Amino acid sequence: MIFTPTSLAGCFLVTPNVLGDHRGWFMRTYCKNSFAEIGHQKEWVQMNHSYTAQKGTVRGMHFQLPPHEEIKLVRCIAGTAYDVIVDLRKNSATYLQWFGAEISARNRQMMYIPEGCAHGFQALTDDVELVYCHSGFYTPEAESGLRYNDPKINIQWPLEPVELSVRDQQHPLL
Ligand SMILES: Cc1cn([C@H]2C[C@H](O)[C@@H](COP(=O)(O)OP(=O)(O)O[C@H]3O[C@@H](C)C(=O)[C@@H](O)[C@H]3O)O2)c(=O)[nH]c1=O
Repeated sequence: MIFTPTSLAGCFLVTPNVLGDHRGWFMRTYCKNSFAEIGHQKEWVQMNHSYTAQKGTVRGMHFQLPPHEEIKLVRCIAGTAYDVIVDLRKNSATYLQWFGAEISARNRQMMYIPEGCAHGFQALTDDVELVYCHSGFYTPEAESGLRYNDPKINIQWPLEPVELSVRDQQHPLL
């Protein structure tokens, strides 16, 4: 497993080691020992799976408020997504900066998102499926968000954002 640091401290692109043979391939998507390399200690307590029908759809930017912050590990198992993190950690050198990268069923890269960051993505193809590991339980009263087009962050979405949920259109601006 290769952990590639991103421009945001503690955020990594994770590339699994794909072992192929005549039948196809096999890969490990999480290993407690490997993830110790990046200081990950918490246990995953929830896994989620989302399907996004239409290319251009944006979901985000989501996070849970203290004391319900969570680490997320996101993997794309169908289609291609542009996955985005915004650093909301006030003591971070990259506070309010964003990072984005393509994760896809083809490149098999995963995004590791630490606590204190907002997460979202744009579907770059139709029929995108993401699988998430979460270190915290879903807590509706702690759910919060940042506007996908907040001018103070200025995320450069590859496509015109479409199909946002009502909630995602209404997140407050910074
Ligand atoms: C996130 C979540 C939602 N739900 C419910 C609430 C709602 O009825 C339905 C759909 O929820 P949402 O509209 O929030 O789904 P979605 O916009 O896909 O939310 C996801 O967005 C990406 C960017 C993330 O980072 C995820 O952690 C998650 O917040 O599922 C759960 O039951 N458990 C969960 O963990």
